[in-house]
Amino acid sequence: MKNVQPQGSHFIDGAYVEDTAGREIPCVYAATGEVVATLHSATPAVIEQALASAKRAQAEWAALPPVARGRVLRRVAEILRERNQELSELETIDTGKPIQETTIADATSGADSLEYFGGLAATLTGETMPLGGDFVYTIREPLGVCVGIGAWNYPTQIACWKSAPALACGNAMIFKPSEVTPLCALKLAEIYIEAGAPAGLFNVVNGYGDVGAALIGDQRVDKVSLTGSVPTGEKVYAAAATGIRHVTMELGGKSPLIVFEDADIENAISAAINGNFYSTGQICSNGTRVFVHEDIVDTFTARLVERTKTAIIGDPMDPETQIGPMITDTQRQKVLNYIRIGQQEGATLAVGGGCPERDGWFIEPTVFTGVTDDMTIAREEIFGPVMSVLTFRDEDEVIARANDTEFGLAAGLFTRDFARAHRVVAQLQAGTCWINQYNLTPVETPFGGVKKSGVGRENSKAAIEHFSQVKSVYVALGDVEAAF
Ligand SMILES: NC(=O)c1ccc[n+]([C@@H]2O[C@H](COP(=O)([O-])OP(=O)(O)OC[C@H]3O[C@@H](n4cnc5c(N)ncnc54)[C@H](O)[C@@H]3O)[C@@H](O)[C@H]2O)c1
Repeated sequence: MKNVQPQGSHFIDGAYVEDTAGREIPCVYAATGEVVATLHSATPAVIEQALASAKRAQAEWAALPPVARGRVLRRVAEILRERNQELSELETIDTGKPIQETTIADATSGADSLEYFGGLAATLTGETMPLGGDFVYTIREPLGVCVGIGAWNYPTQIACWKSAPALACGNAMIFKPSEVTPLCALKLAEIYIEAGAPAGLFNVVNGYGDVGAALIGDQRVDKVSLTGSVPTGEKVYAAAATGIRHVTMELGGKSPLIVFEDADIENAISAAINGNFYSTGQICSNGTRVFVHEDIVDTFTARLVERTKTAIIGDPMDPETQIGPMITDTQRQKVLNYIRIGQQEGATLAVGGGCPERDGWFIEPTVFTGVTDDMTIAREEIFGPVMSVLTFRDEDEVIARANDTEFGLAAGLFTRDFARAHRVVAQLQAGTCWINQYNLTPVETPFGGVKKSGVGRENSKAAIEHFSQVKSVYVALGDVEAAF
């Protein structure tokens, strides 16, 4: 294993910072259980340094012409692409995800975001409202210092998806990665400096949940954007409310994937595989409740099981590997417990369910059939490679059942009947819907949830609304009338 120990646990004001007084953060390679680096959770002194430098850098950055800000972001995108192989290897070490995934979905997705928002930076203008003499113009202004808090499944992508729109709007960002994947965002911070961003504009502060809470609680912070679970979202939202801070919440899901009787079955199976087993099932928008029309469920299940058995599980650094380990042993135990509950509650284990005999936190891709709506595995977010196949008879019934959840992140459907596709999509309670596809989230598209899956949107022009605010300026050309 190559040396991935960073020069310091945090990256603040353009340089690595260390304070060994903070609680240790062991960085474990999930494929072997080996500790590959040891970092330290931020102390109050480190947090103070990050906040002070971000505040300073934000003023400097916001004063630049927008086109100059955009140029820096686009340079970051270029560097991310030039170093994709190296960054992908680090992402694989940080998360355990197979290298065949990280080379196409992490630094490259981050680069798309920086390229997109770098291009948009100079287009963020206000409006003029003529009032028949007087007029109003608006100015789109940055919020100030934004805090980004990340989950562990996409450490590079999440840091880019949050920082690119934030910085394009003229904000600074302090990013706190998940404590189980602390490495990748530090590299991004290095790259921002190399691309010409002012020191302090993008700081990375590593630490546990208490570090995130300390950041949000500071009065210099104007916005928090969290990617994490619903329980954490509730805490972070409440903390942000204390200071009336802006929030974006990208939270969990239990999304439906509906396969109608006229669907292209092989494509629908491909989507179910991508939407349940990519990143070993550790994706928020996964379509974990697969509703299959009862006329085709036997054909669908037989092929699904056949194809799932061919999945290559193994060393994530091997380009042939398709399924890597879970992020931690704790997460693996949580998923295995759900598999046990699924069996106890009467679902049929069609394939998988076990752990391959090797080091690391591996679990086989698992499919349950005969799942009913009330079963725990159909209601709770598992965040692992466990698919539930449910059956349905008619359209209204499946829409009602698909919506019968507290979550609303995403939904997908497969049908050749486009009238039906649009009719059903219009009724699904989800932030993103796919017709004859699943889990593609290009930067041009808004991404986010409804119901408990979140508030706000990432990516696309919609993200600008969540990282900027509008000032209205009323301009009077005549006299001022008053009653007396
Ligand atoms: N909607 C999305 O875009 C999206 C994307 C990826 C993951 N997720 C969700 O993330 C979850 C898995 O990730 P996780 O286990 O890392 O989530 P988590 O909620 O346990 O942690 C997320 C982050 O919040 C921090 N945190 C914890 N308590 C905090 C507090 N009180 N104040 C401030 N920060 C705090 C953690 O340290 C971590 O950095 C799943 O629910 C998944 O669906 C959502």
